[in-house]
Amino acid sequence: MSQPSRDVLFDFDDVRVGAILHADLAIPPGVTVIFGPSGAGKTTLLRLACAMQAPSSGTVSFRGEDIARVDPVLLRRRVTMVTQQPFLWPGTIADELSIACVLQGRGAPDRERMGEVLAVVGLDKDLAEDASTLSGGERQRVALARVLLAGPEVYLLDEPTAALDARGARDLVRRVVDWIRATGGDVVMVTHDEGLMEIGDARVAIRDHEAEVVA
Ligand SMILES: Nc1ncnc2c1ncn2[C@@H]1O[C@H](COP(=O)(O)OP(=O)(O)OP(=O)(O)O)[C@@H](O)[C@H]1O
Repeated sequence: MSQPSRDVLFDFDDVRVGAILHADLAIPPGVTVIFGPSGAGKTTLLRLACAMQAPSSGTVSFRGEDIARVDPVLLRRRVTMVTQQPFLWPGTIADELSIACVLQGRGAPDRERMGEVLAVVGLDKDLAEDASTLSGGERQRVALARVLLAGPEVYLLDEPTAALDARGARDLVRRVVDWIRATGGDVVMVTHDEGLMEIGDARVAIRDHEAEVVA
């Protein structure tokens, strides 16, 4: 195997998922945006990157290490995916924000820090409010706030704004990505929104079952 490169975050080495996806590419550190038509395999690419799905063939490496050899629990503390329909535990918004930090092996965040991330995701709600009564868009904002507090090395964001209206969504994604950049994290984000392409340092297109880095 070649030496790990500091310029590569994820290396997809001749990775195939059945006949639906072929990826032979390197994702650099920073912010990468993945786009392509519905059903192209964008979510699958994210799932491969955090070992939620194994490829049919080929190797996925994270910072030079074959992820099939890494303990999946430890990997997902470092590389965390926010899905389109995030799971929230029963409890208040404060509970929701605390639990991810506790699972990450940290203490619960203080209320000031919770308030800060709620402002980043634009959720104007009381921390004592029951999270189970929130709308789809509000749940997505809580899930984003939760991962910002947990602070993994890499954030895999799958259509983070699927449940939000387009205009507010772009501002939200920009604020979230700015926060992650400022804290030294990397992002790989799937989006349908062409208006968000420019926030990426790199772009990956999936066309005809082939994923490739594009200008
Ligand atoms: N191992 C596999 N074998 C065969 N088909 C698979 C496998 N894994 C995923 N698929 C299929 O590949 C397709 C791509 O799914 P995926 O969710 O990655 O697409 P997407 O680009 O994220 O779509 P959308 O934009 O609609 O969310 C789906 O039809 C999925 O069921």
